[in-house]
Amino acid sequence: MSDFTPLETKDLSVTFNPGSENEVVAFSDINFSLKPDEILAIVGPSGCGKSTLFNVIAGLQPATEGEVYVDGTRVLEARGQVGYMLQKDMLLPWRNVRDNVALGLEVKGMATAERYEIADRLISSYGLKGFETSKPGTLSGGMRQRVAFMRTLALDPDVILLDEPFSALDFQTRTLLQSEVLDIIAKQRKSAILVTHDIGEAVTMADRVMVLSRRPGRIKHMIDIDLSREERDPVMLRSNTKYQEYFQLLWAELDI
Ligand SMILES: Nc1ncnc2c1ncn2[C@@H]1O[C@H](COP(=O)(O)OP(=O)(O)OP(=O)(O)O)[C@@H](O)[C@H]1O
Repeated sequence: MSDFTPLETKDLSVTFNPGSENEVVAFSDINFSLKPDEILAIVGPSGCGKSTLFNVIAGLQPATEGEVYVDGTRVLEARGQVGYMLQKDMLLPWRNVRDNVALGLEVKGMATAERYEIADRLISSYGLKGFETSKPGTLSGGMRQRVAFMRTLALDPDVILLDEPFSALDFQTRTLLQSEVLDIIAKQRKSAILVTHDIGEAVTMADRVMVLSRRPGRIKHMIDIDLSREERDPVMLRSNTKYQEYFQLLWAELDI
């Protein structure tokens, strides 16, 4: 058993406008460890601090208290080990698919030939061969999210953070991409954290679901999702009684 902990939080809290009359405690006392190869979903009622927690875990915003560690290093010093993808794909419209996928590698200073080789390998492995020189504006929403995911993968992070990555997509595209992303994360042996409003998505994708309480968000429950990859088949899953039981359990826990 490896003692590698891809990501860990210690007593994490965020308070906006502390000490003022507008003080808002977004969440407090968040402690958890992500296991190697694990997908952890975070769900909770609206306003419980999910997006803020995501930003802190991604190192985009400091915590008021506590720390996030990526393989034992504080996240703010662990550049490149955490990759993230947001609901909005944030592709640069003037860059083609290849140059969008290779963006992070370019920022890191990698030579053109090398970064194009990595980008083209991802593009052809994950279903966009032939679109290397297309501009994002000519692609469907699902294709754009796939490009955004490849851009995240190109940097080969240990941990991938996903914030509502599929919520703007239609049902079919969302289902397909959930399944693809599950396969890619498993194949590349990454760990991932998925923040979502959609408890069906949490059950479909995650090995474990963290349920946050109403604001200030605290960990109310951690639920292991005991479904095999085969059982997570998007067509079969919804009629699986285990899926339905987890869905109902999470719905009750959310206390909406
Ligand atoms: N920059 C900020 N300044 C002050 N308060 C903020 C700020 N950002 C968020 N908040 C407050 O912190 C709380 C948590 O917000 P956050 O967006 O993290 O919740 P959420 O769970 O992601 O919400 P939703 O599910 O509705 O997207 C909310 O009450 C929000 O109004």
